[in-house]
Parts: sequence; C-alpha cells; structure tokens
Amino acid sequence: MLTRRTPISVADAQKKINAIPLKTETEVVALTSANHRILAEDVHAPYDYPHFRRAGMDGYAILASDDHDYPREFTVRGEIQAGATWDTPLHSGDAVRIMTGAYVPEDAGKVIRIEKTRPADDQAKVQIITTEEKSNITEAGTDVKDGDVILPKNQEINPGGLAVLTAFGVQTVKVYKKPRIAIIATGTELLAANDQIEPGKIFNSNGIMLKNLVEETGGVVDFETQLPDDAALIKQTLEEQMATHEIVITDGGVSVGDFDYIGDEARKADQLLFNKIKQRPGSVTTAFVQNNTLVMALSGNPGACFTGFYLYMEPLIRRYQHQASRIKHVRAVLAAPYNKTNGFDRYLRCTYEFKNNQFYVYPNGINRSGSLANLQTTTCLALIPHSTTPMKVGTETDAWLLPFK
Ligand SMILES: Nc1nc2c(c(=O)[nH]1)N[C@H]1C(S)=C(S)[C@@H](COP(=O)(O)OP(=O)(O)OC[C@H]3O[C@@H](n4cnc5c(N)ncnc54)[C@H](O)[C@@H]3O)O[C@H]1N2
Ligand code: MOO
Repeated sequence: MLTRRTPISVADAQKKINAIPLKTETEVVALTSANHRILAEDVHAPYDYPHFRRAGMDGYAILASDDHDYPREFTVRGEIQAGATWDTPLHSGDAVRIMTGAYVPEDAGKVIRIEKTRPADDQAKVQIITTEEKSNITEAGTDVKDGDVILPKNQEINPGGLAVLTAFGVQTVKVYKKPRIAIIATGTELLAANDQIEPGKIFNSNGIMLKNLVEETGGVVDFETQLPDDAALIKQTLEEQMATHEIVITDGGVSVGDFDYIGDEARKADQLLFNKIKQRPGSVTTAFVQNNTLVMALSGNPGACFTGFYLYMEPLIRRYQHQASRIKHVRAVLAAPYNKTNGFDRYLRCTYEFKNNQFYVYPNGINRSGSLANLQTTTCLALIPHSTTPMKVGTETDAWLLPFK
C-alpha cells in the first residue's frame, strides 16, 4: 500500500530506540561458558591472594636474623616443593631448600636464590655466599586482599578475568541474560545457502550477516528464517517470534512495492516508532513495538541492512547487556573524492587510517545501497551531510569506527 511516510532524523530515530525500556534478567552460568558474558554483580575475593606466604625464587629459606656474615654454612633441614607445607620451627643456622611458588616457613624471613649459594663439603649443609636485597617472599594478600572486588558488576568477563575468578575457586557467575533475537529475511527471490543459483533469484546474504553481527555484539539468535513474500505467512511468523523474543529483526519488504508486507505490519502495530529516516542507505528503515517486542525492519538492500544494524541495533543489543556501544565516534578527514550528493545524510562505507594524530576516511568502492562487495573490507561509516554540492576532499566530518573490523 502506498502511503506517505514522514521521515525523521537519524538522531531522532536513535533516541526512540534508546528510549525502549529494558527487561533485565540474570542467570547463573558455569565459568567454563562465561567468556564475554557481563557480570550482574560484584565478585569479592573469598580470601587473600596469594593466600599463603610464597617463595618467588628457587633457593634456601632462612631466618631474617641469620642474614649476615657471609659466606657462611647453613644446615639444610629439608625441602619444600610447590604444593607442600612446612611446620617445623627454624633455628639459627638452619636453611630449607625451597622452590618457586612454595609455602614459606612461617618464621623464615628471606629466600636466598640458589645462584647465591654453593654446596658445602658436608652434604647436609649449604654455603650461602652473599645476601641479596629482596626477601624473595611474596606476602599473603600482596595481590588481592580478602573481600576486595576482583571483578566488578557490568564488566565483560574475558580470559584474563576467567583466570582471576578461577584463582579464587569461583565456579559460577551471575551474568545478564543475553537478548534473544529472531531474524526473518523476506523476499520470494531469496535462495537458501544450499540452493543452486537461478535467474532472477539471489542468495539470502543478509541473513548470515545479521546473525553474525548480532552474535558478535552479544545477542543470541535462536531463530533465523527466510520467507517468501506471502503476507499471511509473514504476519504469522512475526507474531510467533514477537511472543518469544525481545527483538525481531526483519530485512526486506519494507519499502513501497506490491509485496512489501513488513511495512504494512508496521502501520498496524501498537506503536510505530518510525518508518522513514533521513538517511542513505536505508531510508526505509522501520521500527515498531508490539506487545513489548521491538521489530526492527531493516532494508533488504545489503549496504542499507549493514548500515542499519550499526546505527540502530548494535547500541541496543549492547544496552541489553548494560554495555555502551563499541562503535567509536571520531572526527575524520575525507581523504579521497566522493562526488555524489543527496537530499539525505549519507553514511558512507569507508576504510580509515590514523596518521599524524588524525583519522582519515576513504570511500570504499561502490557505495550503493544494493551493492555488497565492500561489506568485508568496510571498517567505518563516514557522514556525508545532505547537500547539493559534493563534499570536498580534506573536509572534516563525523565517522564511526566499527567494532570487530
Ligand atoms: N518506488 C519506490 N521504490 C523503492 C523505494 C522508494 O522510495 N520508492 N525505496 C528504495 C530504497 S531507497 C530501498 S533501500 C529499497 C528498500 O527495499 P526493501 O527494504 O523493501 O527491500 P526489498 O525490496 O525486499 O529488497 C531490496 C533489495 O535487496 C535485496 N534483498 C532483499 N533481501 C535480501 C537478503 N536477505 N539478502 C540479500 N539481498 C536481499 C532484494 O533482492 C532487492 O534487490 O527499496 C527501493 N525501492
Ligand atoms: O534508502 Mo535506500 O537504502 O537509500 O537505498
């Protein structure tokens, strides 16, 4: 159905998406599957780290009061391997052979490195040649004190964090649930990956792109399909997926063509957020809320679908996880010509470099909405403001560096 749409600015569209209230749910997961999850509470140290006085070097533990008048012979009372303990009191003239990481006898005040010793004639003794400045003992709690916050709430756990948690015997963590997202590509022209190419048909290239964009942003895609332009089927699938997801992303079928049924669903929704944006590519980008689920209808054109994800979905999926967007907004200089003009602001797919304290952006190949050859190599989007004259090379503009690129 051809109806007039009122375009809004990108900033206003982003504000509307940003105003969507979030349901925050948490879950407890095993550490083995906690990498990149976001902590929903502070984790405190249940004990000091290290939790015992630890030798930092291989050598001999002695009393602090014995640390003088070298060279001198000491009686070796035994050996402490890493993992063992020691509870025999030391007396003046005693030494205990000790390994890096091992428990230091309570009364020992120094570990003399093996390099500063030599064997004595009597095999039960060792000669310490000289002292050394450091005690070579790491006191309990040097690294972390009992009760300290070892990983704070809202932090994304990474492999280093997994090591920290494991060092304290933590086996499970409370994290935010990932937003569950359904992806529905529409279009009778779409082939599945295992189909043969046919005249007039195309592979559903947006589907795999969106799924992976969502996943690398921290969302879960537990439903992904492609549907022909069948109004009843699209409506039924949308309703089913809206009932079970926080977000449904559709692509295609949102313009004014005879088979653009997503646009029709948007018009009937509880709350239409927008159905036209003053942007290229992706002016038809549409969003509506139905029964508390957001339906983000991206354009089917691959360039517009890619751009729409970064402009509207990446920040929202991050927000669901209590995270800021990972798209980095910078000022950058247009470093090569882009001669096209437009009545709407254009988010140009570019590459960038940083030199002499300045970002430079380079238009990346063909920048049409329907072109896709540059999707792999695009590393940023740069703003070409709407104008009747081309933006001059050397002009400074806004640019957004894309995550994982
Ligand atoms: N008369 C008008 N026609 C169009 C207008 C307009 O204002 N008046 N707007 C144009 C603009 S701008 C855009 S953008 C597109 C948007 O169309 P839709 O978002 O409805 O997408 P489709 O028409 O379904 O497809 C557009 C294009 O993308 C291809 N496509 C679709 N899905 C996929 C997919 N999953 N993977 C790869 N490629 C896909 C599709 O085959 C089309 O070539 O509308 C213009 N038309
Ligand atoms: O809005 Mo469409 O994506 O410009 O080409």
